[in-house]
Amino acid sequence: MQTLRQNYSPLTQASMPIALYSSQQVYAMEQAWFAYGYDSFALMQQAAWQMTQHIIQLDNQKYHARSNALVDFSTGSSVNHNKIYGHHCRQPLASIWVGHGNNGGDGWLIAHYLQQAGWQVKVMTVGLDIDSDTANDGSSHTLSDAIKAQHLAVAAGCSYQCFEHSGSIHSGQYSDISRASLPVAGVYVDAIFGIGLDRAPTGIYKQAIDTFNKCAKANAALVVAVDVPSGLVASTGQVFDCLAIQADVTLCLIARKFGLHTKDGMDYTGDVLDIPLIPHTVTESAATLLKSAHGLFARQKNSYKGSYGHVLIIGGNRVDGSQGMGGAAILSASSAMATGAGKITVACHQAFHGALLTSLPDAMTIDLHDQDSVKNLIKEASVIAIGMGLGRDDTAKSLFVCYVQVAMTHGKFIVIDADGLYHLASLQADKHELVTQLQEYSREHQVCLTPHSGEAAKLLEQDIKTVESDRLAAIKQCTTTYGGDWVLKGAGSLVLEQILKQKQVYVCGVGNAGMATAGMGDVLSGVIAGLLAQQDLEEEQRSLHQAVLIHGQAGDVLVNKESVAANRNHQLLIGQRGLQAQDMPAAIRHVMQLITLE
Ligand SMILES: NC(=O)C1=CN([C@@H]2O[C@H](COP(=O)(O)OP(=O)(O)OC[C@H]3O[C@@H](n4cnc5c(N)ncnc54)[C@H](O)[C@@H]3O)[C@@H](O)[C@H]2O)[C@@H](O)CC1
Ligand SMILES: Nc1ncnc2c1ncn2[C@@H]1O[C@H](COP(=O)(O)OP(=O)(O)O)[C@@H](O)[C@H]1O
Repeated sequence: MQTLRQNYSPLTQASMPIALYSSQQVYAMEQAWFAYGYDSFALMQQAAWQMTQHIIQLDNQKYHARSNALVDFSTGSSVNHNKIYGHHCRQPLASIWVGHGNNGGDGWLIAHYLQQAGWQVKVMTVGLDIDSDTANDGSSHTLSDAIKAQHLAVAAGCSYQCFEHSGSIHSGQYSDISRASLPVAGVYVDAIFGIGLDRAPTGIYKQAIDTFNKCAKANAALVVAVDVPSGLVASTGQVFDCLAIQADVTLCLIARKFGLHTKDGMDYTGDVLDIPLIPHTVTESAATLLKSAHGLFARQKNSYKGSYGHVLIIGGNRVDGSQGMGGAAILSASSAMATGAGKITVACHQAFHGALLTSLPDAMTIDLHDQDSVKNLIKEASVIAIGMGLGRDDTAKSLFVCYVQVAMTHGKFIVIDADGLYHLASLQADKHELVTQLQEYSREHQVCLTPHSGEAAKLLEQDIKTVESDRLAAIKQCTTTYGGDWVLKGAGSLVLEQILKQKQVYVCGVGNAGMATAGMGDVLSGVIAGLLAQQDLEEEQRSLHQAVLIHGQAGDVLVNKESVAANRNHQLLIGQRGLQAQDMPAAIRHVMQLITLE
């Protein structure tokens, strides 16, 4: 049996795909569970109990990590923590912030259970009229689960204060809070909003989230979010006005939410721990999170360059005497080559041929504007990648239409990026026949389109905000409108491939913010084209999601010290700031080697 290389890094270690769900799907799972006759309050108790165990464990880990970090410099040995604090048995402190929904209910029960476990707990209520709630004596059987939880905690003696009415906390302005009035705690628990958040937190809620973050930071506390960090929309990954709880750990209930892994999500969730609670009754997930690329087979011994395809990169133009965009084509070509494509030709402006051959002597060049020669080459190529630095003027537009049409006539794989997407959007607005032809063509042939949110907005005639507010809906709409296979780029890139007959959206769980630099998209289009060209690979191995994963993993190799140490390849380490697209081909080659099965 084939095994992965010994030095296969944690970065590229095969990890199981994780199904991601929308809030509505999670509510549906809950309802299906209750329909079996299970009790909703019992489920909340079960959730809170399990979260309490995690919190106790996480707090212990943090406490011991801190103790071990305290070293007596005279002896070099670790210091006895109890001596420093002058007590033998520490009493952990928790500040638990609860909202008025069921997420708040979870918070109340966690407070109750932590108190039973000997913790000192203070609950901070947000937007909750506690007096009128507790005035209700609890005899009514119509009490909501959240109120039942609150009654239980209050009856058990959990102390609380209202964020609105709490003296210096009343204003919600951290600057107004004296240090003495800060809730002092080693653990801050966020149970203000869960999956029910459906609009921007304003007023008291906004102030509470802001104050929570500041207080937790001032306490150097461990921040645990219940289900979803408050302020983050679980179904979309959107954070309104850049304000959400900044969690160290998110305890994700029932099923993993889509919004934790795309757009703003990753900036707020910290580590995500699953608490499944009930069986997943919704069979089709909203998306699937992928963190590792498929392993590749070693090449057949008796093969030659023709066995691994010919990529034609069409771009790198110079418009109206400008400095031009030759770099885009060069980056794309060198990335395609780094994936192992057999041959590369670049159709770019003649002004860049010298530069291209200097940086990539392996490539062949042709004049972008020499239409007859380019058309002939398209016939020979296995895949064309068009648009990177192509330019947006009318000449570039007519070249785009001409070359895409020739590629379709000859049944080629097509990758469209950057200015190519700009032209496609404008052709759609003109009701140009190419758009419907391409849609038809993509039913039988692979056509990959790779917009970022700005390009997707243009293609969908929406504003960027609308696309960003629901990226899942945007990629689906791109597919419906244009056909083909799509990547919606950005943090947690989304991939939707029709060619694999799986209407599944994939979320790319690798990559990093160091990749937010010019030219990274050109690199991706090269990786996609390079893999597509290699027909010896199986469909999944040269799929669009595979290309996106290899691209993200290459970015991680360049910044991730741990993985680089594991791979003993320190030369590749750069770090997020200063990472350049031109650093990527070497890292792509490295990832290709790591994922190749022996
Ligand atoms: N019912 C149950 O049995 C269980 C519920 N669970 C918890 O319940 C949570 C979901 O509870 P809910 O559906 O009550 O939702 P939330 O607790 O997230 O709160 C929703 C409430 O907040 C309001 N709201 C939304 N956005 C707002 C904003 N910006 N400003 C002010 N108010 C806003 C909504 O209108 C609604 O009244 C889950 O995230 C999970 O923590 C878990 O305990 C699992 C079991
Ligand atoms: N914060 C980030 N996290 C992960 N990947 C990112 C991040 N920012 C950018 N990327 C990736 O880098 C690439 C940038 O592409 P793009 O915006 O088209 O750049 P350009 O147009 O300059 O070539 C995309 O693949 C995107 O997913």
